[in-house]
Order: sequence, then C-alpha cells, then structure tokens
Amino acid sequence: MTQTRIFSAPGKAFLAGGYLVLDASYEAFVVALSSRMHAATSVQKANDTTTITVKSPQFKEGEWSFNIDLTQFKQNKASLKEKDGRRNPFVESTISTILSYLQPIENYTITITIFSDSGYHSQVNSVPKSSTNKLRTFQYHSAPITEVSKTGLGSSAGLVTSLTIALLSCYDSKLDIKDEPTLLKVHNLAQVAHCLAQGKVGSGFDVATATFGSIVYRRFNPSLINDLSAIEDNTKFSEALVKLVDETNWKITHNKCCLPSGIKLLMGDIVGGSETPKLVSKVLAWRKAEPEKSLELWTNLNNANMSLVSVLQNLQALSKENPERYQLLLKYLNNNSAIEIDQAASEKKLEFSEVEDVIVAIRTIRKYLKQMTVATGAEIEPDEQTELLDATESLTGCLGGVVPGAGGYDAICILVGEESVKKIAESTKGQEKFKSVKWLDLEEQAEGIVEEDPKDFEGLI
Ligand SMILES: Nc1ncnc2c1ncn2[C@@H]1O[C@H](COP(=O)(O)OP(=O)(O)OP(=O)(O)O)[C@@H](O)[C@H]1O
Ligand SMILES: C[C@@](O)(CCOP(=O)(O)O)CC(=O)O
Repeated sequence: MTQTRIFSAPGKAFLAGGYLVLDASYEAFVVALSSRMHAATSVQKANDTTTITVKSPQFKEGEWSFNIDLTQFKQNKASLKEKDGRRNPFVESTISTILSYLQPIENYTITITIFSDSGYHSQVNSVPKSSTNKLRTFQYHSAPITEVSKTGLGSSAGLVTSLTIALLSCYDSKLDIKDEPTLLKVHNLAQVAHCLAQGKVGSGFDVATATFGSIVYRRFNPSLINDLSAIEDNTKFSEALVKLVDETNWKITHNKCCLPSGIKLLMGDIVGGSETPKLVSKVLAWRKAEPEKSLELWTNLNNANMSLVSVLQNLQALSKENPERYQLLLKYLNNNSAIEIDQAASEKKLEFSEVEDVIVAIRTIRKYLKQMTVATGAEIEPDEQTELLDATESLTGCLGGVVPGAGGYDAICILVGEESVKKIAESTKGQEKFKSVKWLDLEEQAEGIVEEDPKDFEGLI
C-alpha cells in the first residue's frame, strides 16, 4: 500500500537576538515565514532491503537514493552510501539520525519528495510549475541545489525539519504533529541531524523556528550534541541518541510570539552578501577579549530586544481588548512615517504612544547593533545598511527596520502597516536609495510544522 502524507516547515526571519542567542543566558525573537519547505511521503513494505530516496525535482540532479542494510543501524551510527555517489550532507544526516533513533526491523521502500517555496532561492534561471488545482506553484531551476543562490531563510533547517517529520511518519502511520511531545521529538532529532551535517553546533534558532513557528527562543546547551558526536564507540550511539531525544530536558524556550495583527514584516534582499561564520568569530573574539564592555553591551542589547517583544505583545493585546482603538492606531500608522510619528512625540502631539514604543525599540536595537559593529569590527550593520534603514523611517506606514540575524549585506527586515505594504514596495522601486533592495514576496506565517492536503500537490509528485 502506498501512503502519501505531506508535511511542511517554515523559513525564518531573525528579527532580534542575533549573536546573543548563541549564549543560553539570552533569548531571541524569530519570525516564521510564508516560504515553506514541504516533504511528501510515499511508503511501501519491502522484503529484503530498505530503500530510501529523497527527490528534490526543482533542482538538477536532485535525487539521492540509498539502499540500506538495517542491521548496520542496530545500535549503531552508520554512514550511508548514495547509489550514484551523489552527496547531500543534510539528507544523509537526517536519514541516518532517524534510522539510528528508530532502529527499524521491517523493510520499506520510501520516497520523499521535497518542494521548496520560491522565497528560499534566487529565481534566476528557473521556470514555474503548478499543481493540477493551481494552488501550489514551485520554481524549477536548471542548476543543482549547491549552485543556486540562497536568500538566507534557512533552507537546510527547513529541509532537515520537514524530512525528519516525513520519515518518522513513514514508520508511524498514526503520527500526529499536533501532539506536543511528537513536535518536541521532531525538534530534537532535527537539531541533531542539522548539527551533525553542519559539523558544528549553532544556536539552533532556525530548526526551532522551522518546527515551532514564530517564537521567542532560548537555546540548548551545545554539550548535548557535542557529547553525542564525540561518542567513539559506534555501538553506543543509538542508545545515547534515544536518551538525548526522549529522556533529556533540553531546557530550550520556544514561546509562541507573533507580530500583532495589521502589522507586517517586509524583507528586502540586498545585492551582495555576508559570511555569517566570519562575523560570528569576530564578535566572539571581541566578547572574549573585552568581558566587561561586552557584558554591558549584551545587557543593553538584550533589554532592547526584549522591549521590542514586549511592545509587540502589548499591541497584540490591545488589538483584542480594544479593537476600535486598535483600528484607529493602525490607520494612524498607515498615514505616517516613523519620522513623522517621532516628531509628533517630541511635540507632545502623539496620538498613539504604543506606535512610538515600537519605533523606539527598533531604534534602540539598532543603536546597540551599531555599537557592536564598531567595537568588534564585524560588519553587522555596516554604513550602507545604516543609510538604508534610516531611509525606511521616512516611508509612510513604516515603523523602521533592522538587519536580521547576523546582519551584514544579506538583507533588511522592516515592520510596516498592512495597508502600506504595496505602496512601500512600489514607491521605493525607482528610488536611488533603495536600488540595492529587492522586496521578497513573503510575509509572516506564524505556524511551525503543519500537515498539508495531498490534493494540493497533485500533478507535481
Ligand atoms: N530544496 C532542497 N532540496 C535538497 N536539499 C536542500 C534543499 N534546500 C537545502 N538543501 C540542502 O541544504 C544545503 C544548504 O545549506 P547551507 O547550510 O549551506 O545553507 P543555509 O544556511 O541553510 O542557507 P540559507 O539560510 O541561506 O537558506 C544545500 O546545499 C542542500 O544540501
Ligand atoms: C549570528 C547568529 O546568532 C544568527 C545568524 O542568523 P542568520 O543565519 O543571519 O539569520 C548565529 C546563530 O545563532 O547560529
């Protein structure tokens, strides 16, 4: 019997808490996006051997197939050999982590087909293809996945997370993603697989967002995964993995937190790019060399980050408690720029102080990120981005914006009134100041992993 289930996981925009999130003393706010990674399953019983094939038909040579001898995984960490010698470290790591964890006895022929929304990659040299009911359209590229430019939404985390849940569902037909412990299990397994594939333990914010959606996140202790990967006796790997996934409190925070209704995130891809590991190593080196100064800066920046979270939560609460006043507030936002609102505040003519609170929180985050840039020498908010973000404060309906995540020349994220999204995209088009920006066609979609309707993918699989 062939069974088809489809799961999807979102990409991310890291709004507040880059660098600080590497230390479990601090929390970060990450927004889940409407660009999602989907994994569709097909599973059949087999007799003598297990075959797992992962297809990613939007990319040239996007197929990785493994014939697997299950006895290798009995209590073991085993490596996989792709039948044509093709490599995809994230696919390999996810399959081997799941098999080490489950240690299945019965053989299956499993095919997982991956569909990735267009926000994850540059769409140059690609053509669209839609499902029969036209509800889904994906871009098909002429190059292999490794040669297509990424936009920074966390494609590997989306891949690993959606593949993890898809594979687990092949071995458990009753798997229900709405069940909290199941979601946590998927998170833990995906974090392990992602770190092992990367060969390093990051903060894990991208996998956590892919799993849980828009969240305030606090990381796990890196030793959880470092200890696992340091196990030399392979026969002890499965036992340690099961303990880590099922019996260990990772002490992460993943509190749901999303943008208030009527306020949208707009992400601008910037011509250029930055290498996150280089920025991170500069920042960490300075933090080590200047413990006192960095503590002061980290504390100030963290207060600003948490204040943004809290003013956004206040707005969300207001939208529910007093919808009429909230509608007026949104109207005020959509008719004014951050600079105008700020001016009104200084003249004591402010109509909605809650809007000014968001503007101030964003500016304060930027002030400390700029201090971090100057102190560490890492180009987190370089001058070009400062000019750009300053310019967004003059756009009607815009609350201002930040360089997301590690910053640099990758992207900017701005917060805008919903009514102003189109106007801002149009009015910045011809402007010299915004010539390096390409607004991405995406928005916040706060849900983490969801199960999709297979009908929407007919004609594509
Ligand atoms: N749609 C996909 N199909 C198959 N593999 C994918 C897909 N998307 C991502 N991958 C895997 O993830 C790798 C990219 O991971 P990498 O860690 O380099 O980027 P990333 O940090 O996740 O990127 P970004 O945050 O910019 O999206 C690809 O080379 C491939 O191995
Ligand atoms: C700098 C860092 O805190 C965030 C990197 O975020 P992004 O990949 O730039 O969205 C690194 C990490 O958390 O792993």
